[in-house]
Amino acid sequence: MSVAHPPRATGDFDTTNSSAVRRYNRTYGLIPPTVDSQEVQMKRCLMQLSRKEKSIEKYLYLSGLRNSNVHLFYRLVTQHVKAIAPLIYTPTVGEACIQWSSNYVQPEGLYISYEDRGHIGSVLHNWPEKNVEITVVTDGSRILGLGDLGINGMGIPVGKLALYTACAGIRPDATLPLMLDLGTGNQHFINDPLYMGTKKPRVSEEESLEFMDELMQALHQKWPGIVVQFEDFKNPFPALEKYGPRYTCFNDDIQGTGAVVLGGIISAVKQSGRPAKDQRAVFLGAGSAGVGVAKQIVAYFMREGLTEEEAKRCFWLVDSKGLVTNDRGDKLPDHKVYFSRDDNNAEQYKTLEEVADLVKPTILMGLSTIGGAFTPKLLTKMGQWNEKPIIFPLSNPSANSECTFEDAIKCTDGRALFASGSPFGPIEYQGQTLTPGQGNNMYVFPGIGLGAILSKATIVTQSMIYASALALSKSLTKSEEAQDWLYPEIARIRDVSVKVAMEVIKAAEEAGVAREPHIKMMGDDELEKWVRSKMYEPATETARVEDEVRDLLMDLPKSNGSSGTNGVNGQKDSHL
Ligand SMILES: NC(=O)c1ccc[n+]([C@@H]2O[C@H](COP(=O)([O-])OP(=O)(O)OC[C@H]3O[C@@H](n4cnc5c(N)ncnc54)[C@H](O)[C@@H]3O)[C@@H](O)[C@H]2O)c1
Ligand SMILES: O=C(O)C[C@H](O)C(=O)O
Ligand SMILES: [Mg+2]
Repeated sequence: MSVAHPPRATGDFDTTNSSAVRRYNRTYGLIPPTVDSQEVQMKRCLMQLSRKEKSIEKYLYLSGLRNSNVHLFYRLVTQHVKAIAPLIYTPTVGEACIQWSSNYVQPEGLYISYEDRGHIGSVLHNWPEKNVEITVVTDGSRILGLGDLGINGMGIPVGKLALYTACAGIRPDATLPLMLDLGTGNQHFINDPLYMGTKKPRVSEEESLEFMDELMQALHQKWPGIVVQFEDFKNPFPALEKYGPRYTCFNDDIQGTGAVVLGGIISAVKQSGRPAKDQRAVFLGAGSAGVGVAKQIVAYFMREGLTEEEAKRCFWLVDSKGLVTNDRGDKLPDHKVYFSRDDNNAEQYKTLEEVADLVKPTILMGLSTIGGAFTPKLLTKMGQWNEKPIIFPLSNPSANSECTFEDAIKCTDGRALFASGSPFGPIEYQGQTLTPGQGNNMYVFPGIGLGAILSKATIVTQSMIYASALALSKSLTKSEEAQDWLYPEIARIRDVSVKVAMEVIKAAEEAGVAREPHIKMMGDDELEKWVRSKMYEPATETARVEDEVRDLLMDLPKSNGSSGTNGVNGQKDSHL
């Protein structure tokens, strides 16, 4: 039997490889003789990581590790997710994106340019993996709160998909980080000789959508049923509206964020002691995330007994021009119209402070990209107006957060129900250690994607997104609830993703969009077992490859008389 491709899944230079695998991969002698366990390897990595001072250095080290030894990387991330997620994802990924072109050393995803239109399918064919199940795609036009970073935004698909693998067990080779190079509005990059994207202004909205049409068709032609996650588009509404009913896709910034914030708000509303009907929410930021979150909470308030109109009236959205009202004088984009107020008596409120003084909100939500916008003065007022003010500064990365955890706690005498988009450390307050929640869509998108893949959903319905939020809100342990946490411990995120995926699968089945027949009759226990059995587990990969090599070696013809040392295609090895 001839073997075309030796298994390389553990990385050719993985020191956990046994002598047999090293011989098979022809790396025998190139790796120091000891066969390490993965535990020893992880210890070495953690030591090397701890020697790096800056987060960006740690990010680059970890990228190198992912490219040289993928299973070790994922075992490390899975076991140390709380410490490592901030290094491979938000907030460090923000800095990594800013420096993407200058730090570039190796391909980590697929780049498709506007110039490639008409041939997108053939660019997809260059992707080396055959069985892609999910892609995260961006055009880099609004990367976190950092603005238009063009192709440097590739760090976002790479980081999100790394979490898909670490937190939801999607096989690394089933993921495709995808960057659409449609020009950039970032003049600094256009002038930078090291910038690796097209140095032209962005194409028009219409041209972009036409390009997306071809992309969506080509993706589904090459990988039918592929799940597409849209990420960090400046104006993501037209694509979601157009492709949402046709393809298995969702927008993480609108829907994933809506779900994750709802998951936390359900607990916060309960803890605040105020029913939904008495909540008043002021949002700073009325973009994709702001409107996505507000709409998701409206759906929840309606389930709590409010009419749609009553629920909608609980929200005051503030953008860069002030309170969003019907008579403000500018033409409101469609997504803002739903929440536009008509009860302002022709008065326009220009600043967040004015709106807050008018409304005396119970909930203050930040999705504005404006770091420090929740001033100590405003936070203090939130503490005066409410026994338990709900304060969610959700903009990323850390410098863009509308306030810090420390400010929120100090200004409200420790009473704030707090969650931020980027992680903050715990603080000591009046002899107590207080731990902040992290309201980041990382709690839901891995489970939404896993659920969509496993159920073979034809589309991602609103009910699947809502189910992810409910699953998240129910995933807190007794001890987490006793400490008034709004989100579960990050270290448990893989278990949380399983719960989210299960509810997404059930919702897909209920909505009639699931094509996977197995899930129909399954009870919860069986479903959980089935979901877990489908998840990639880095700790067992090395053993799997060992077994595979052993089997292949046993199958090889023993024409040369040497036992189990044949090279590829059964050729005789001269020495080993
Ligand atoms: N925590 C999470 O999981 C999560 C998820 C998605 C987005 N975000 C963050 O939310 C932020 C916004 O994302 P988006 O997709 O909604 O962006 P967007 O560009 O669609 O919206 C930004 C909004 O902020 C408003 N704004 C800008 N400057 C302002 C100012 N000075 N005063 C008042 N409003 C101002 C804009 O008018 C717009 O309505 C980003 O920082 C992003 O990182 C966080
Ligand atoms: O990327 C994140 O950390 C969350 C979110 O998708 C964002 O755009 O900020
Ligand atoms: Mg995003």
